[in-house]
Amino acid sequence: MHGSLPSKVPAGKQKTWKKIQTMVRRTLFIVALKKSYPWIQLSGHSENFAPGEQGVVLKRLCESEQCCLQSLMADVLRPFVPAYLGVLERDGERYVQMEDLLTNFRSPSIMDCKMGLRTYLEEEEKPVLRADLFNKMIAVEPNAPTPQECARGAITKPRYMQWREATSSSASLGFRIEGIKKSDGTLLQDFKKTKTCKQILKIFKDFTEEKRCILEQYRQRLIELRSTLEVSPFFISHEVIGSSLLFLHDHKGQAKVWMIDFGKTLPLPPGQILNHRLPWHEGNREDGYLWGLDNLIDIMTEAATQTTLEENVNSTQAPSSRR
Ligand SMILES: Nc1ncnc2c1ncn2[C@@H]1O[C@H](COP(=O)(O)OP(=O)(O)OP(=O)(O)O)[C@@H](O)[C@H]1O
Ligand SMILES: O=P(O)(O)O[C@@H]1[C@H](O)[C@H](O)[C@@H](OP(=O)(O)O)[C@H](OP(=O)(O)O)[C@H]1O
Repeated sequence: MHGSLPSKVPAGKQKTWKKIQTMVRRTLFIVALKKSYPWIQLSGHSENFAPGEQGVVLKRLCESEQCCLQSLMADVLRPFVPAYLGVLERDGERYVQMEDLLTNFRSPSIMDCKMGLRTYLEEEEKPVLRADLFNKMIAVEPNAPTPQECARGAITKPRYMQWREATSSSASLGFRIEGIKKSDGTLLQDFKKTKTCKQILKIFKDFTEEKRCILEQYRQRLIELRSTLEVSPFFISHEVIGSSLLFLHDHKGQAKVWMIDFGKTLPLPPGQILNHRLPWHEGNREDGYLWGLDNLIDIMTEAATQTTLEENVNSTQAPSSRR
């Protein structure tokens, strides 16, 4: 057999060699398994990412995101963000290297929720007319553009972003679902008109297959995140726009949530702080992040409660149905 020892080797040594062979085989098997998981991107710009080493995500370098990740490594929020692993230059392009959050999950179910009631920066308010955004708007809501916008066949980015916020749950609940990938491979990205608590509740229950332990872990993790955000020096001194919460669970029963995407997270001028729950008006830089998280926790709690009640009803009904 390939790799077996010559018969002249004494029996004791053969035993040790066999142990080593088994260990090497097991290690290779684990490495092979770990390498076999695919890169899954639920939202955002595909050109922003490049294949990285095992366990590492390469995202095109954006200085504000790099600064945030660096600062977050020294903040109380560190357990809630991917580890920052430095900068890599490849083929003339610079990338931020960060921990791949999928690494320790097997065939995970994934959900991306974009946080905040405002998803664009005030300084993005440039009067540039864009036909691509007009076309994306009419694909979802043909009657959304005004007659003037229809005549131009173009709209500005703030107009598009505000329409996106109002059409989805960003403006009314302070967060929106961007995408879901279920463990069976189903990819769901059609959430642009998902707006009400009732719709979101149903999606959360479907995403978790109404597993109480998964819903409960998500709820606990979100509550921990909220208490950490409330005392974080980083969070109080930054405007957090367009950042997402990435939800991951698998059949082993593990479920976790992380903060990702800090491309539009900016430090405030020295001495200025944000409340993160106040409404936004021009110039106050409020993002509604914590307000959105409060609403998200309420809906997750409702999903966990409903699932618990349904389980209780089913368990009390079971004996009579057997009769
Ligand atoms: N550290 C990570 N580990 C695993 N998956 C990740 C990680 N970072 C990002 N992703 C995946 O990539 C997707 C897009 O990430 P991200 O929001 O950072 O991209 P983006 O191009 O900046 O998005 P946007 O255009 O909304 O600003 C996420 O929804 C997630 O599926
Ligand atoms: O979700 P949609 O409807 O596809 O809309 C996009 C989404 O809001 C992205 O967050 C935004 O990129 P940024 O977060 O980087 O601003 C992008 O702007 P863009 O077209 O200027 O890239 C929008 O087109």
